[in-house]
Amino acid sequence: MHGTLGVAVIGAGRMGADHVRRIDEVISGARVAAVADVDGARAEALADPIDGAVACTDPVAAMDAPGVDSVLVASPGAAHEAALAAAFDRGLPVLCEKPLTPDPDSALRVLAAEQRLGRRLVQLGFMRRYDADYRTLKAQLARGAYGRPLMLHHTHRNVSSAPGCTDAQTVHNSAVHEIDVTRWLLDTEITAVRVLRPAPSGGAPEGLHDPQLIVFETADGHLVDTELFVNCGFGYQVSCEAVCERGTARIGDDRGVFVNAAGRWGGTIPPDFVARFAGAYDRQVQQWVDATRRGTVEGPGCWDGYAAAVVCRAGVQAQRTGERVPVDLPERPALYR
Ligand SMILES: NC(=O)c1ccc[n+]([C@@H]2O[C@H](COP(=O)([O-])OP(=O)(O)OC[C@H]3O[C@@H](n4cnc5c(N)ncnc54)[C@H](O)[C@@H]3O)[C@@H](O)[C@H]2O)c1
Ligand SMILES: O[C@H]1[C@H](O)[C@@H](O)[C@H](O)[C@@H](O)[C@H]1O
Repeated sequence: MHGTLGVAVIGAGRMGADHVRRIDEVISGARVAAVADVDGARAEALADPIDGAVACTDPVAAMDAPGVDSVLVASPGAAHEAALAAAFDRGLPVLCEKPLTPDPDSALRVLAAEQRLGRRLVQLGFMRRYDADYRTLKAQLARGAYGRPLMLHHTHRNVSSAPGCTDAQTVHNSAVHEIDVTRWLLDTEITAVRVLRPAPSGGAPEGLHDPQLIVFETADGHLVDTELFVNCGFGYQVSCEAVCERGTARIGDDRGVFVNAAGRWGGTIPPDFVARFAGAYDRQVQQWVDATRRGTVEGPGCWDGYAAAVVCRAGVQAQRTGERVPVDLPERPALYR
């Protein structure tokens, strides 16, 4: 297509609102044509200020609204399968926030449905793949700048977890990013998961094992550890160090403006993912819009969402049992090679 891409945004919560603002103010070649949320007031609050955008409570009505030729799914994970099915029925390209769906069985159904279409329609919102630092690291590893990668050390810290957060949700919502970025950086699959846990932090809600040390093995013999600490209390920090045969490379230590004052020196830590990954979200959405207007689908997709869901399931089992849990992934279908 050559005109401006009309986007139906499904889900008007934190991410949906940020994406509506982004499409409206930052992205070129696209406009918000419809916003849907089961909470109609939220949809209206986002759609009303935008010329030509309609508000709906039904995601399907938003996809059928005038001028819609693509969909951005930002509803909770449990609602993704239905939204994707409706988009597939209409042949609409989709940018779907992670997770693809919350479990491997439903992810497999989405994967099968896309294969029946015979072409990719989904770009999945694993936004770290669009972060400038991660991209530089990926390029360096790919050209063997420091020799063969042997290990990755990830750190993933949030100020606090959402109310009611469970151990399983820490894997599905947070560690899922390390799962994806590990597969992407090392260009391999994760084959086993272990989870080790110290005595919980006093800052963790009752019943939540926080922090955790999650260890992945890969098909190519890498070991990958993640310190996941979702109630660290002091800021949002995501870092990754690759240990290779002849050197190491580390990203994620940007400290913002460096200040000397009042007898101390230091920088700042971002408060949350919206601030830390602002550039990555912008690049992700712009590249989706550009690819969609060219008639192509690029970036992470349904296979990556399915693979992540399978590793998440193993991770939750590893949390429960304390055992090493092998990951059983079928062969990658031809559409995703
Ligand atoms: N990439 C990232 O860094 C990142 C960060 C946060 C959240 N997410 C993902 O984005 C999605 C949304 O997360 P959020 O933090 O914005 O959640 P949120 O709870 O702030 O917003 C979700 C919105 O969806 C609405 N909703 C619920 N069911 C719906 C349905 N069936 N159809 C339409 N709308 C529905 C809710 O009323 C709510 O307004 C989730 O998939 C989440 O995992 C991604
Ligand atoms: O849902 C959010 C989001 O996916 C962030 O990117 C991640 O860092 C957080 O840990 C998670 O809670």
